[in-house]
Amino acid sequence: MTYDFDLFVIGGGSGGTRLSRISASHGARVGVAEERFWGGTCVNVGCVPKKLMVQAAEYGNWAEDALGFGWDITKGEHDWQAFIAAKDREIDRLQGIYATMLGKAGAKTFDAHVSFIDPHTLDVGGERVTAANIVIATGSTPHKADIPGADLAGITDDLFYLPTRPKRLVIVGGGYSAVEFAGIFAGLGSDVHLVYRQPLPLRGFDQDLREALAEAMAAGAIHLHPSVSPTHIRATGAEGQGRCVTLSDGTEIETDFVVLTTGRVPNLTGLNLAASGVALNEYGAVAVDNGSRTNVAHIYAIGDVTDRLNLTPVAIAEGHALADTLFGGNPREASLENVPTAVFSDPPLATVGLSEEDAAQLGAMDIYVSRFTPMRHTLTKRAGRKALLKLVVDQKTQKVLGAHMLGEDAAEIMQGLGIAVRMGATKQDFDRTIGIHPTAAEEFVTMRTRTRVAGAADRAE
Ligand SMILES: Cc1cc2nc3c(=O)[nH]c(=O)nc-3n(C[C@H](O)[C@H](O)[C@H](O)COP(=O)(O)OP(=O)(O)OC[C@H]3O[C@@H](n4cnc5c(N)ncnc54)[C@H](O)[C@@H]3O)c2cc1C
Ligand SMILES: NC(=O)c1ccc[n+]([C@@H]2O[C@H](COP(=O)([O-])OP(=O)(O)OC[C@H]3O[C@@H](n4cnc5c(N)ncnc54)[C@H](O)[C@@H]3O)[C@@H](O)[C@H]2O)c1
Repeated sequence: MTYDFDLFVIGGGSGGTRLSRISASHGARVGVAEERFWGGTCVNVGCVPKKLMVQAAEYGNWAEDALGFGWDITKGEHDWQAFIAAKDREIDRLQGIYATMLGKAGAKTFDAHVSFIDPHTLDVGGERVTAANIVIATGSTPHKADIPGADLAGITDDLFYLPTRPKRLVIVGGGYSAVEFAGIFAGLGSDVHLVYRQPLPLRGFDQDLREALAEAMAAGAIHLHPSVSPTHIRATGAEGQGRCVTLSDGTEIETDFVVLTTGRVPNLTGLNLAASGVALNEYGAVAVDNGSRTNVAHIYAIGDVTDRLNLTPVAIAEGHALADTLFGGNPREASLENVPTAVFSDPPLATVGLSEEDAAQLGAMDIYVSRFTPMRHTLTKRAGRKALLKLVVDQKTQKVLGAHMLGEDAAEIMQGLGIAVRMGATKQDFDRTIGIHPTAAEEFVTMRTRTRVAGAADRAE
C-alpha cells in the first residue's frame, strides 16, 4: 500500500509545527493542516501576546517606580488600541514565519480542517488524503464552567481582541491564566476582581509561593475573592452591556467584562476520532504512552490534546522526539521530569521540581526560605514587591528537589536553576557556587541557615 504522505500532522501549533519541520528535514514526505492560525494557541492567543501584554503593564508600573529614582515622569493613560495594533502586527509576522518555515523545510501545508475517514485516510478540507503515520496535535480549547449566565462571559481568547480595555474586570479561576490576566489588567489600570474556589490561587504550586503571590496581588490592588464560586452572571444597564456577578458568599460585583478562565479541554472538535479507533483516557484526552503512541499502531498524539503538561516547550519536545524516532533513526522520548515553569503574574513566579508539600511525602526535607525587598524597591517603596526564594532539599542525599521563586525575573532565573536540578545538584553544589552581586538570584547560593524541616523527620520529632 502506498500513501500520499509518510506523515500527516493535524494541527499547526507548537507541537505540530516542530514535528512537521523536523520530520521533513529528516527526509519524510510530510503534510500538515491548520484550520485557524499557524503557530497555534501559543503564538496567537497564548504565551506570546500574553507576554507582550505583561510587558505593556510593566511600563506603567515602572513609570511610577521611576519617581523613586529621581525621574520626573508623569504616568499618562494607556492607549489600548495602539498597543493591540502593535501586538497584532507582531503576531501576523510570526504567523507568516511559521507557515513559511514549514514550506521551506519541505512540508506541504493545508489551510484546512481535518477529520478522520478511516485509520489511514483523512478528509483535509474536502480532499481525501492518506498517510502511513498520523499525528493528532490539535491542542486544547477553553472550557467555560457551567454557571448560569456563562454565555455573558468571555474566554481568554477574547482578551486579546477587546475593542477597548474594560475599566472593571472580573476574572473567574485561580490557575495560570487567571493570575496572569489579573496582573496585566490591573497594571494597565483596570479595577480587577479575582474569584477562585480555593483559599489560595495556583493549586499544585508550593504553598509559600501561593501565599506570597496572594499577598502581592492584594497589595497591588487586585480584589481577591478566595474560597467562593460565582453563582450567576447577569446583564445590567439600559443596553445590557454591563455585567453583574453574584458570588456564593452573596457578594455582587458590578463590572464591564467577565472572563471565565476555568480550564481547558483537549480539542477533538469535528475530528471524527471514532473513525480512527483511537482511545481516550478517563479525562477525555487522547491516551498515549511516553513515546506519544496511541492504541492504534501508526497514530500518535502530542501536546495539549494529551493533557500531560500543557506547556509550549513540552509540546515542542514531544514533537521533536517523535520526529527523531519516526524518521531520524534516533528513537527517544521527551522527559517530563523536572520541567521548569513560570507564571507571568505580577510579580511573576517560577518553579522547578517538587513543592515542599509534595517532597514531604517522600521523607525528611531541609527547607530554606528567604524573603526580602529587592534593591530596586528599597527606593520605589512600591507595596507587595518582596521576593521569595526557596529550596527544598532531601535531607538524606542533600539533593535539591525543588527550587521556587516569586519576584522580578523569576522566569529568567529559573531556566538556569532547572539545569542544576535536572543534573541532581546538591545543596553543597549550590553553596560552592559564588554569587553574582548585587542580584536577587544570588540568594539561591547564599542561603546557609535552614528555615525548617519538613516531612518524615519532622513528623517523628
Ligand atoms: C492564555 C494562555 C497563555 C499561555 N501561556 C503560556 C506560556 O507563557 N508558556 C507556555 O509554555 N505555555 C503557555 N500556554 C500553553 C500553550 O499555549 C500550550 O501548551 C501550547 O500551545 C500547546 O501546543 P499544541 O501544539 O499542543 O497545541 P496548539 O498550539 O493549541 O495547536 C493546535 C492547533 O491545531 C489546530 N487544530 C485543531 N483541530 C484541528 C483540526 N481538526 N484540523 C486542523 N487543525 C486543527 C488549532 O487551530 C491549533 O492551531 C498558554 C496558554 C494559554 C491559553
Ligand atoms: N505561563 C504559562 O506557562 C501558562 C499560562 C497560561 C496557561 N498555561 C497552560 O494552560 C493551562 C490552562 O490554563 P488555565 O489558567 O486556563 O486553566 P487551569 O486549569 O490552570 O486553571 C483553571 C482554574 O479554574 C478553576 N475552575 C474550574 N472549574 C471551575 C468552576 N466551575 N468554578 C470556579 N472555578 C473553576 C480551577 O479551580 C482552576 O483554578 C494551564 O494549566 C497551563 O498548563 C500556561
